[in-house]
Amino acid sequence: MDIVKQEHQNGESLVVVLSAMSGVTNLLADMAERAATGNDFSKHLAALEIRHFEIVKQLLDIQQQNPVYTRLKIYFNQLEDLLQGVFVLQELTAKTRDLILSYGERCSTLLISRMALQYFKNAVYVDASEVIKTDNSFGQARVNTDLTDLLIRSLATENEGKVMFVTGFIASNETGQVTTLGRGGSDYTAAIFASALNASEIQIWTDVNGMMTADPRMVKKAFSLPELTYTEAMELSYFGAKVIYPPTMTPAFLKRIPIVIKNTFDTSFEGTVIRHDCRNSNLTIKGISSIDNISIINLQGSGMVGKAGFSGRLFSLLARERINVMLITQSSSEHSITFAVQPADAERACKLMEQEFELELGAQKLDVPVIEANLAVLAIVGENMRQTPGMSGRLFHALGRNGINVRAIAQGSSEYNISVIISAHDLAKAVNAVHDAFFIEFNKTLNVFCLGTGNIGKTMFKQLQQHKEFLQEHNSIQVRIAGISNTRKMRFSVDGLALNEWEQDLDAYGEPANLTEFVARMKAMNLPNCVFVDNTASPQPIAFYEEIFKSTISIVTCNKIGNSGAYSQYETFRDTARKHGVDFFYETNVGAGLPIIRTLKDLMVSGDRVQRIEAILSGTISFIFNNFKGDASFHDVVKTAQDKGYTEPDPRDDLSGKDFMRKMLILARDAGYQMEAEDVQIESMLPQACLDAQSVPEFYAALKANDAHFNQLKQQAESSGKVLRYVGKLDNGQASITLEMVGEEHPFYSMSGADNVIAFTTDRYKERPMVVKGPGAGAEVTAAGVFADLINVGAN
Ligand SMILES: NC(=O)c1ccc[n+]([C@@H]2O[C@H](COP(=O)([O-])OP(=O)(O)OC[C@H]3O[C@@H](n4cnc5c(N)ncnc54)[C@H](O)[C@@H]3O)[C@@H](O)[C@H]2O)c1
Ligand SMILES: N[C@@H](CCO)C(=O)O
Ligand code: NA
Repeated sequence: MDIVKQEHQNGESLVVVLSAMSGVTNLLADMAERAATGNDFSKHLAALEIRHFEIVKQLLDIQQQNPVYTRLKIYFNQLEDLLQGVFVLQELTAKTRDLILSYGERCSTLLISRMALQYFKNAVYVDASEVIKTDNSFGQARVNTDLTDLLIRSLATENEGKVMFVTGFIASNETGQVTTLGRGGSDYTAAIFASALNASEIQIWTDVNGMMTADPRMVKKAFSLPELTYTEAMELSYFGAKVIYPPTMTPAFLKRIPIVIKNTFDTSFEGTVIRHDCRNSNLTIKGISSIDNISIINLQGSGMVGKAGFSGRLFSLLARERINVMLITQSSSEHSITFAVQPADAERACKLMEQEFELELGAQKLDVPVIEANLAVLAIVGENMRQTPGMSGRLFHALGRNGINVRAIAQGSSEYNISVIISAHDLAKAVNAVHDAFFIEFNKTLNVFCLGTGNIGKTMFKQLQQHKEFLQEHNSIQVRIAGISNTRKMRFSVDGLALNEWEQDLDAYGEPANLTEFVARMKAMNLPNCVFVDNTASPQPIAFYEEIFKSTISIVTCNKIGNSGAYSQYETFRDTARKHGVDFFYETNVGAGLPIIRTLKDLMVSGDRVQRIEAILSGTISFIFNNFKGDASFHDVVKTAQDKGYTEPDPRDDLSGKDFMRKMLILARDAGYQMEAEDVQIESMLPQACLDAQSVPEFYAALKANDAHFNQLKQQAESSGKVLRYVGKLDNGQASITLEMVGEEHPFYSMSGADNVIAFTTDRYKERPMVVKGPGAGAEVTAAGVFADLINVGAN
């Protein structure tokens, strides 16, 4: 009543159209059905009567109640007589059914109009069957517009300035028998009144926040649209969004009366306005609608090429047999026609086609029609798409990046709807991916599965947590951790694991870790914009990379083992990722967060050729040589490097040169050389005893025992004014790592901390090399590099 009061403030005439009380129409239909099949309906009827009487008691002042009771009693007696008649005859005609259903609206409207009298003296009850005139199509009657308009106008003149409470859904035929208006009935009544009276606006009060960009049950980020055009509303609600039933709004569309959809339960919601023109809207598409279960039928053969009237024959046949065709596509070669139908109609449609085209099939000018089931339609809708290039590109990119195969496509030349047919299994993923692609201001969600929660993994989670807001604001990217695993436990969440509590969460609720299962679950979750992050130092995940790419999931990794395995594997990863349109980013494989891989790629793609690389790429050894001074013991400096997080989980990998070798190999391969690990010459800086150590503690003991060896190296360098450097070189396809002593004049002389340096001499950088230098190990810089790779996946 507050809503009505507010709208009536200015004293203008107001029409309030009401539906039956919640569930009542269904109850009435159910009782009619029971009566017709000889079942008892009286208990249901009595309950319904009590329900209405209770409301009178609650809503009306005592002195107002009696006349309403009397009127309601009359309605219920009539209803009982009707149902009794149906019961006796055991026959329910469409006409009787309409009459029975009409009591729902009559009762509710009577109640509300009487209650309104307590607020406004000028409230009147209107039984719409007195003014809306229809034909005899009971159940879905067609309105006689001219007569209806006249009657409504004269009713309005009689009630100038009043608030008319009108029964929705019901009307009557020429002889005054009650008819109903079918689906969307009360909205239709409102549109009929608005059109007859040239109303300034129609408000439809529902229980949701207007029309949304997508089905909110499927897309969490769906949002309410402030406005859309009539055409867009039609298109969007053709599939999905059942907020209103637009065909019934046609009388309002024709008169260009704006329709505002409001929410009774959230009056602060401003509403979705459906109007003729939304030129100022900055949304290119208004929404994504879908049908989750359809079948397609494909008909092909030479018999249809250039045959005028062939499709006419096909579709008239289907129309005649009342098979609704939801979408049609035909290639310009005219060799095939594909169309979508309800799954229940598919078999019948094929049988009919086989009869109709018996001759063509016999002469093998047509192939037997083929049905494909378990498919879905996804459509993007928006009038702003018209003449805006790139819209279909964006749609197909989003689908392609997510490995969603498009079975058929349809776009009308009016360009406000592009529909695609995809597997029903992929629908939720597709709608989310497409929603992210078009409503970018509302953030693209990356669904990330992370392996490894050690030094780097942990730090990456911390950084993601710290920069969450920044990412959303500046990059429009939301990183959602959909899965985490280490060697002990694993955990998944479609809604994303909390970045600040992942550790406790994994401990408390994690399942026992199993890598095969982890990958299988990641695939089965079938999430859009999916990335697998390998932050381990293990060879195990590598075995899954190819399968992951094939599942259209991008990979970001700091684990060097994959790229430094067999060359054939290196090649397979790239080929598979490319073929499936996903990314493989591994910047941190060389020089941690320093832009080395990226720089090399840029040189290569722009046609440059690497002549020579000289580099220090072991952060650990760099740190050791920068700190192995004075009295410091070699053993202690190595320990410090490990404590600072520069070393590999097993420091023997650094000291033996293996880690450095991997980096040289990856660089050489990225520079275009087909090289294997054995091709990299390594001069070890460790005595044999250290290399032979079987465990990390044994290794440290061996280092201690060989103090003299390291001190001698140091003295040798110091005495000639030089420093020790472990230097990698790639020279015309020859790769080596050697221990050198370099003097002040050498560019690698001055280094500090765990710095890396790399000098690229190329055809273009010939006189002086291009140099990248800076911290090349450590959790922060490495995690930051993984983070940046992840965001780059998000940008594609
Ligand atoms: N430290 C650096 O400066 C640096 C720089 C660049 C690259 N990296 C690379 O980062 C990676 C990680 O290094 P870290 O220091 O964080 O190692 P870490 O030992 O601290 O952590 C490794 C994590 O991986 C998990 N793990 C290992 N095998 C697994 C499996 N099969 N399934 C699931 N989880 C598994 C472990 O449980 C652990 O959580 C290494 O590949 C390393 O080469 C490190
Ligand atoms: N352990 C590696 C980390 C960087 O890849 C290093 O010391 O260089
Ligand atoms: Na790097």
